Amino acid sequence: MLLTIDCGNTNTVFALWDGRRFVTTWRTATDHRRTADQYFVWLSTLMSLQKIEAQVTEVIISSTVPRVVFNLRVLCNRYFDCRPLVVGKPDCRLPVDVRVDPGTQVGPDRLVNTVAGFDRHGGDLIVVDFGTATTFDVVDSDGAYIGGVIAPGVNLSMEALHMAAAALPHVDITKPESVIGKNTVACMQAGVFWGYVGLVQGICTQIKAEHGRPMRIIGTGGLAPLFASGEALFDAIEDDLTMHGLTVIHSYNKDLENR
Ligand SMILES: Nc1ncnc2c1ncn2[C@@H]1O[C@H](COP(=O)(O)OP(=O)(O)OP(=O)(O)O)[C@@H](O)[C@H]1O
Ligand SMILES: CC(C)(CO)[C@@H](O)C(=O)NCCC(=O)O
Ligand SMILES: [K+]
Repeated sequence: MLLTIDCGNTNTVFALWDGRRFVTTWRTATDHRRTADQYFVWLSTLMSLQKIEAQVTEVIISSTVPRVVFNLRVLCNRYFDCRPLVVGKPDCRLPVDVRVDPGTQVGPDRLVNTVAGFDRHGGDLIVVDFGTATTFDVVDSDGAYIGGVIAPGVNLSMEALHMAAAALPHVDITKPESVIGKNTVACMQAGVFWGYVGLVQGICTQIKAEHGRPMRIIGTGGLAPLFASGEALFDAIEDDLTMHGLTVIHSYNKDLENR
């Protein structure tokens, strides 16, 4: 079975792919100090609790945190007896072009989202991912990644207000009833929620104008559904976009290997 690992700056998601569907998904906080042994104890405990008996034989990793890759590689070598594919490394080929400034290191999660978006929806897309950062990945007609936008993440913006202003509490994001807040918490939620609605609308409008062709907008990441509620921001929302992209890249590399 294939183990897909999506390591973001805040959370790392592990999923098991049986070739047709994801059998299960597990999430943990990203911590570069976690060792291969710790990952394995955690993974095997969850597998036995869920009575999953499958053997992991292959692994593909996307990591926006370079330091965690070392321990994940050790996990694969020691416990799964395999060499993982790591998105962004030269031996992991992509089914799409990457057309950016020479020498630019594109975040692997953005490459994976591009591949997944193109696989499911074809070209001319904007993929909006609400993770630690809010990213916009622009997918050309032929599926190429041609750049995008990196904005602060929603939770990061909320936290920045709290950290920098003595009188502003820690607040969780929700959709406020109105834009005019009648208390501090409501004011902060309105600022961040309606601020991001405007940010997404504004940036997508400008990208479309610059791209010069009709485009579809795909939302992903934990907060995409919140932003979609009531607002017509996205043409589609996909909670498993990054994981899907990992399976597409994995099978593309398998096919190349077997040629
Ligand atoms: N089902 C959900 N409902 C509400 N909020 C959610 C849900 N799932 C995730 N979130 C919140 O959305 C945020 C974004 O989740 P997501 O997994 O896309 O990114 P992340 O893990 O924060 O970032 P990264 O991928 O960069 O590590 C999370 O911080 C989490 O608090
Ligand atoms: C922007 C993030 C943090 C989003 O996860 C990640 O994709 C990243 O670290 N990117 C590197 C720079 C770039 O993508 O252009
Ligand atoms: K993510």
